[in-house]
Amino acid sequence: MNDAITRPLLVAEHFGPTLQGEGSSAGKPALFIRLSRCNLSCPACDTPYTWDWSRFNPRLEARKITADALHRWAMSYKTELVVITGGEPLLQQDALRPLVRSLAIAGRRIEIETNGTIAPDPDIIEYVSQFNVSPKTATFAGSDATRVHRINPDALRNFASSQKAVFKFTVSSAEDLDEISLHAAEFGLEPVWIMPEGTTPEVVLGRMSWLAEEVIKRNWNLSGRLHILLWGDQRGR
Ligand SMILES: Nc1nc2[nH]cc(C(=O)O)c2c(=O)[nH]1
Ligand code: SF4
Ligand SMILES: [Mg+2]
Repeated sequence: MNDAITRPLLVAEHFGPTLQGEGSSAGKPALFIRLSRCNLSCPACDTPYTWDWSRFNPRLEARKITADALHRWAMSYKTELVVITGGEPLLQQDALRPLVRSLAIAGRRIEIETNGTIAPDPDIIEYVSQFNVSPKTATFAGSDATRVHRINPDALRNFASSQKAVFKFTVSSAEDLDEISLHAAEFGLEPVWIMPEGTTPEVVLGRMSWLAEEVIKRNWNLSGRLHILLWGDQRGR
């Protein structure tokens, strides 16, 4: 076994099989590997236990697990789709590279959920099936994050040119939609998916109903949050 695959990743949780709840693969059975740490600090983040050490204890919320152990765990299921999320998983792309490669070679489909601020390297692009890139709007990222923090033009253009990216924006207010149009035009982001912010079925459905008309008008795509509709804000689903 080569060295690289024994290098540990900092993992918040790994779970499944469940269903991919978001974006263009929603409804597919999937395993999830959630990496710890994030480079943003969005007030409405639904996974603060990956980064907010004023509320969570990093010694309890993050464990070092080798790529080899994660590979063996994923291969113990016949589930084709493996979603790597966070936090921001590309903060650990050096340690992630051997895992993505070994799972892809074993026939698994890998999706990476990312906030789009860190450009993926060529090896990651080669072995990943799809990047679900979620750039953060001003409303979502909060006043601490300047545009410089949350929007990285080089990284976004890199994702757009990979031909493997789907751009999934989380929306809580109508103002977000104009900002999203500007980003999409400036960086060539396509396809655009719009997903309601919300961690209860009521909020998700309520926002989806007014978003639907706006999305149709702009020729975008609408995503639900299937796991929230089915199981609420339960961890590990
Ligand atoms: N079922 C399910 N689908 C998801 N899609 C993206 C998720 C995420 O937290 O990034 C997620 C999640 O946490 N659960
Ligand atoms: S980028 Fe994602 S994981 Fe990071 S703080 Fe924002 S919502 Fe949470
Ligand atoms: Mg989630």
